[in-house]
Amino acid sequence: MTRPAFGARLAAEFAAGRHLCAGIDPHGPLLAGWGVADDADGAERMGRDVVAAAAGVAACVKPQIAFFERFGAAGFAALERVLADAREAGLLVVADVKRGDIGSSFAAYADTWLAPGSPLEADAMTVVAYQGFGTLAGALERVQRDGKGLFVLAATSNPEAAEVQQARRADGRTVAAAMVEDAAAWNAAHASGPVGGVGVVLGATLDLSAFGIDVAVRPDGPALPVLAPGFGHQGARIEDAGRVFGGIGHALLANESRSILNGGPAGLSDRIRERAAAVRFALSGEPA
Ligand SMILES: O=C(O)c1cc(=O)[nH]c(=O)n1[C@@H]1O[C@H](COP(=O)(O)O)[C@@H](O)[C@H]1O
Repeated sequence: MTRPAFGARLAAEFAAGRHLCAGIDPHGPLLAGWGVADDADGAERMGRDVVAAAAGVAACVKPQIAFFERFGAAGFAALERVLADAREAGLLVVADVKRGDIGSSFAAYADTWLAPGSPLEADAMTVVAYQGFGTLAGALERVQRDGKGLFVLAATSNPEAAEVQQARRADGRTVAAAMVEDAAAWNAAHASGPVGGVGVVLGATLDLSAFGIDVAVRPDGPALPVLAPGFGHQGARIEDAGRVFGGIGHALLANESRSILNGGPAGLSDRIRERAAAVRFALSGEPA
């Protein structure tokens, strides 16, 4: 491994006061506002503009793969160029791919998104562990061996999530709380630095206590990275990030996508700077 591990790189971002994750979600209507076609070239333009504006300001970018995948091979080629730009800019990339499968197939997804030298290599990926936390083994190996990162869906921001994620397992834990505890336990057993390589996704729109997650309780061991979408367009206010995430908020990546992208390339840098300063202030009380 030539680069510091994902957890160490995240720790450096947090130490520099960077907690914003700028989403790259090339929705058709947003591309119209960009003055480009709803095609792979348009998605690439938006992605590369976001990378340029986010470098040194946001902690990471999060391309949502579905918006590239819909253009087939051309979409993947476009995404490869966006990823290359981000690497060059030194920006962390969370590939929002939400992959999950039986372990043997899941390992191939981990190879795609996390293997060093893969055309689609990112620093971290979003994963789904509803087939059992153990199915993530192939990716957990990449976290340990290659210094990559994972974000396991735990309590997602969409209103339909409650029926599954608030359900109680045979061991009495909610599905969401078990994802958080399993991720924290993995970090406690394997991580060497102050921030673990395995994080969770917790929607910013939620009352996390309804999912059995007590944000006042800091998990033992290395900090648990939390990727929090739901700010901006979905209604959560980034200014409330400290209150919503409490004791687990110190390793927070606050994501906004449409609220940053809406408005096109004009003013993009200002919007990213403004959101980055807002989340920094919300979490630390320190102005940018
Ligand atoms: O894993 C995610 O990123 C994710 C999890 C979740 O619970 N909710 C959620 O909105 N997301 C993603 O976060 C982004 C939110 O976009 P905006 O609502 O436009 O800010 C989208 O790319 C979603 O796919």
